Amino acid sequence: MSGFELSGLTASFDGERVLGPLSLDVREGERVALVGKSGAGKSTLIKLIHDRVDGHASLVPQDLGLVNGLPVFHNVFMGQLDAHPAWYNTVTLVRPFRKDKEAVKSLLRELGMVDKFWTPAASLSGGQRQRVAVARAIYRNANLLLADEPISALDGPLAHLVMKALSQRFATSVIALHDVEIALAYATRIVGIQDGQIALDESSDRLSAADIMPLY
Ligand SMILES: Nc1ncnc2c1ncn2[C@@H]1O[C@H](COP(=O)(O)OP(=O)(O)OP(=O)(O)O)[C@@H](O)[C@H]1O
Repeated sequence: MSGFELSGLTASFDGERVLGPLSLDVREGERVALVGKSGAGKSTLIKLIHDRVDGHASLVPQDLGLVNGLPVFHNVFMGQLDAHPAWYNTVTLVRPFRKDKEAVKSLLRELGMVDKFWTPAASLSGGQRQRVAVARAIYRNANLLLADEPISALDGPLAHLVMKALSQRFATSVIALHDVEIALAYATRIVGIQDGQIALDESSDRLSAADIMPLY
C-alpha cells in the first residue's frame, strides 16, 4: 500500500466530535503536509489513517513510542520486528546479527546519531529521540510514511537533514508539520485542518505562507 482512499473518517472523545466526517485520498507519489493550529485534529487524523491502512505504513507518532530501557540499535531494529520470526528477534535482543547492525549503523550515520548506537533511549535528548523514531520508520521501509511532527525538537539544519532523508526514502507521505516554510519546501500538497475539517487542500506550488496563515 502506498496511496489510499479513505472516507467517513471521524473521531470523538467523550461524546464530542473532534474530527470529520471527512474523506482523504492520497495518490502514490504525493507528499502531503498536514498543517493547522494546535488542537485542530492533525494527530487524530494521522492515527485514523494508520488504523485504516492496517499498519501498512512507516509511522513516526508524536509520542515517538521508544522503549527507554533498550539501546538505540534495538529501537531502530523494531521497525522490522514483524519482518522476522520470533527466534530471530529474540537472538537479536542479546546478540544482534552483523548485517542488521551495519544497516542500522549506516542509517544512524546519515542522521548524525551513529555515536549513540548502544546508548539507551532513556539517555537521549528530545531531538535525538526524534531522530531514532525517524530511523525506525525508515528502517521499516513501508511504501507509505505517516509522521506526526517528526522535526518539532530539531534545529534548522537537522530539521532539513531529517526532511531530506524522509523525502528520499518515501515517495508517498502524510506528515503533520507546524513549520509552514518547511511544509511548503518539502510537500507536494498542503492539507489544512481547522476544527476537525479540511479547510484547505491545494498543491504546494500554488501556495505561499500567507495563504496558509488564516488557518492559525
Ligand atoms: N485522548 C483524548 N481525549 C480527549 N480529547 C482528545 C484526545 N486526543 C485528542 N483530543 C482532542 O481532539 C482534538 C484534536 O486533537 P489533536 O491532537 O488531533 O490535534 P493536533 O492538531 O494534532 O494538535 P497538536 O498540533 O497540538 O498536536 C483536540 O481538541 C484535543 O483536545
